[in-house]
Amino acid sequence: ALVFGTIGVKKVVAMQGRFHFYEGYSMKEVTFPVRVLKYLGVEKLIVSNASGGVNPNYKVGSIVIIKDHINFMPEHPLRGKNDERFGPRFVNMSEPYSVEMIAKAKEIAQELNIEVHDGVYLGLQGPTFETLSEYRMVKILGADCVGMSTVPEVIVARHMELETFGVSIITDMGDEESILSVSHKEVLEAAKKAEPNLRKLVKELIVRVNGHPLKPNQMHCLSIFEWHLHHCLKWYIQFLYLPTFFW
Ligand SMILES: O=P(O)(O)O[C@H]1O[C@H](CO)[C@@H](O)[C@H]1O
Ligand code: HPA
Repeated sequence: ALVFGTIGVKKVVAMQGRFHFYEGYSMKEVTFPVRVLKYLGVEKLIVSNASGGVNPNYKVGSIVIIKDHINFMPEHPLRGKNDERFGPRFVNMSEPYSVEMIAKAKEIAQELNIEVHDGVYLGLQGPTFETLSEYRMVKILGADCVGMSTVPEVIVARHMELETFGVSIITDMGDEESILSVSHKEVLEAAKKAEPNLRKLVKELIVRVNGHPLKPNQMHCLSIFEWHLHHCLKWYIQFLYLPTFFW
């Protein structure tokens, strides 16, 4: 489901969940929503995920701003005939995550006194969590955290020239003491704990990031919407810590 709304004077659409390759979807299906968002007029994409940390400076609950990624997924989302209407055959990946948005997010985190790290995310197929040796491999390869999503969506976002910001919550550490206890339940619990800070950060980022504000005639609708938002806040907020896409 796509949830439409506004934050400040920015129009926002949030995806209520995402598709994963490990669920059996093709890469085209996994990344299809990004194409749809682009065609809806989305200019900026914010993507969030849960991941396992291999950087010893992280701990469970750390918020990591993704500065780069390593694609270790088994299939490339742009494999096959290129549709030039979407983007070029050979995509420049020198700045997959917007340097400008990263700087803004760090500035906001400092102001709000939210501890953030930055790091490289490595995408694997899953659905198994990594073995100790695989976590070690992830570290040797130069990544700071590992997960089973995000990379395909970001590649397709870059294909379509969507400016992207990515953030990861460290839900478990791939070290010898904690690895035995990794479970999806723990991932969800750890993500939930980090959610209030992530919500504040993302909300403020949306407010401050450059983009098209609402037009004056849209402001009236906004005031009605804000009343609604206020009264449905609890319900609405829940969407913010799910993998989300905004414009
Ligand atoms: O990347 P997201 O979907 O946030 O979630 C991460 O957490 C799930 C495993 O617990 C996997 O889906 C993994 O990729
Ligand atoms: O340790 C992990 N590995 C892969 N995916 C994950 N998602 C949350 N934690 C992990």
